[in-house]
Amino acid sequence: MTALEIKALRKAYADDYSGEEVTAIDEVSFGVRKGEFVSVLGPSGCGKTTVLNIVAGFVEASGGTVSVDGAPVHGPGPDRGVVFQSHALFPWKTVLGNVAFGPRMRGVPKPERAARAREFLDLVGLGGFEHRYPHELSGGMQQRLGVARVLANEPAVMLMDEPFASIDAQTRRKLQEDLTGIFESRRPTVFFVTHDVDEAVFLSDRVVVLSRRPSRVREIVDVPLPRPRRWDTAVALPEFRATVERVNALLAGEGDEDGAAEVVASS
Ligand SMILES: Nc1ncnc2c1ncn2[C@@H]1O[C@H](COP(=O)(O)OP(=O)(O)OP(=O)(O)O)[C@@H](O)[C@H]1O
Repeated sequence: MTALEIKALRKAYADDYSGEEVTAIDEVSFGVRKGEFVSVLGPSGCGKTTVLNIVAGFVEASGGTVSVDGAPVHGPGPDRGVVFQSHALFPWKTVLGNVAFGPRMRGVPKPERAARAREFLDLVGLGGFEHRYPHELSGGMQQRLGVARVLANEPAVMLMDEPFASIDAQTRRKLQEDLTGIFESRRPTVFFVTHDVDEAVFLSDRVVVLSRRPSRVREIVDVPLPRPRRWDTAVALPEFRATVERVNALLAGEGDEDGAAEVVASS
């Protein structure tokens, strides 16, 4: 069953300097099935975040449609939960309060929402930190809290915009592995934007490769890696290398310096 359907999506912005219309994305179409992890990759500035922001309902499309569980999207809604690159947390609320906020807004009774918040905090490895405040957590822990907060709302689609981009490389590997574990146990539907080819392949069931602006879907690459996944075993699989090479080839095929060169090269 398709959870998220993007059809012929188009977005044109007015250029800040010239005022001329610039087409960022043009006729982008793809779907994400229920319980599937799909990443979107493309040259820098091709419109990945624009697609995510339209799906989130933060930005209005110039054309095309987005629907979640068959219902058209016309603005933000609780059916879509967003994990941002910077931690959009409530600094005045405790860790528990941050996670319980969504269920509270949806009218979940207090004992139940505290239990649910604890369940998701345990899931992301923040059990025992319930009464801390966001500023008392490391960047990686804040990002885990962002994930727990979205998961506790049980959205139809979880949207993640480069959530690990500002985290150091070693912590990032651990967070990616933990996110995979969470995905494998809870099977949320995930739409993930990244610059990192290895990250996209490691996490995803499919990778949508966008072309340079005005971007279109260049190819949707299946990731034939078994689950559960761990970094040490995944990177040793020929399928991992082959998929990374395929995605890199698609990106390199763009043939322009300010495009493919900005994508994180795989080792
Ligand atoms: N609010 C805006 N007004 C004008 N132009 C915009 C706006 N937002 C995005 N753009 C332009 O649309 C294009 C796509 O931007 P977007 O941020 O979606 O790309 P991206 O692929 O996510 O970029 P990056 O790889 O740098 O994260 C860029 O050329 C950008 O300058």
